Amino acid sequence: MILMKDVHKTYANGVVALSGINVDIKQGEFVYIVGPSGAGKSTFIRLMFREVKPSNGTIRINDINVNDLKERKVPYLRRNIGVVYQDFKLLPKLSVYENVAFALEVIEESPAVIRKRVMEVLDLVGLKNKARFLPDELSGGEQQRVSIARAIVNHPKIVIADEPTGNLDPETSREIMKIFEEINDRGTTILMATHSKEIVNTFRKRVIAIEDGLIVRDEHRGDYGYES
Ligand SMILES: Nc1ncnc2c1ncn2[C@@H]1O[C@H](COP(=O)(O)OP(=O)(O)OP(=O)(O)O)[C@@H](O)[C@H]1O
Repeated sequence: MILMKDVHKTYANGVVALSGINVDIKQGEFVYIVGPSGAGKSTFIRLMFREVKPSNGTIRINDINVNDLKERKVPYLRRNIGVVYQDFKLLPKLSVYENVAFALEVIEESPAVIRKRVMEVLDLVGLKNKARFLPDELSGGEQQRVSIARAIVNHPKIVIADEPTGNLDPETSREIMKIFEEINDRGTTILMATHSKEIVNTFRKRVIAIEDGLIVRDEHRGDYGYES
């Protein structure tokens, strides 16, 4: 489902972020991406939804060859991938409901489908009763739940999360992890870059460690492997 062969990435300023990545991730896996700051984790996950283009190598997501994808086809790739960020990236003037609905409005779903799907995902993340709230009326954990709801409302096959618990306290982080596990249990592939030793060692999954642009470890039910 996600296949990378000998992928390199050198940014325009000459920084080598990835220098020969080979990976095969199957549908339904839950994978942590760990490693020191600047190791290339964000670059690695951004390659998958073409926020970053590889300098060399092959990337395939399902049947899509990400390298050769024409710019106008990139939105089709992104429909298969939900993205969750550390800082939530919610639209501040839109309600919880509207933030989640927006993802379906841009692909012109019918109002009836939008209403049904939005309420379903808000129920899944436990925020049905706060549908009319604005983002700044919510706690950090609740805001992250909204951004997860937005990421999955289109039923993507893959959810990519870049440090999703980075701004949350340990208890809230565990609650967010349980939501990710529930999404994974429904068959969605999850890729999560994280610096959280506690999360990785508590919720055991496949661990891919990146250092200096290379995969140095790839273990099923692995541990965090760094001090903090
Ligand atoms: N847009 C960019 N232009 C130039 N260099 C970049 C760009 N984005 C990242 N880099 C560099 O590429 C390297 C890898 O960065 P990346 O963000 O992938 O690391 P990371 O492992 O996600 O780090 P962190 O854990 O701190 O988020 C770093 O040296 C970084 O400075």
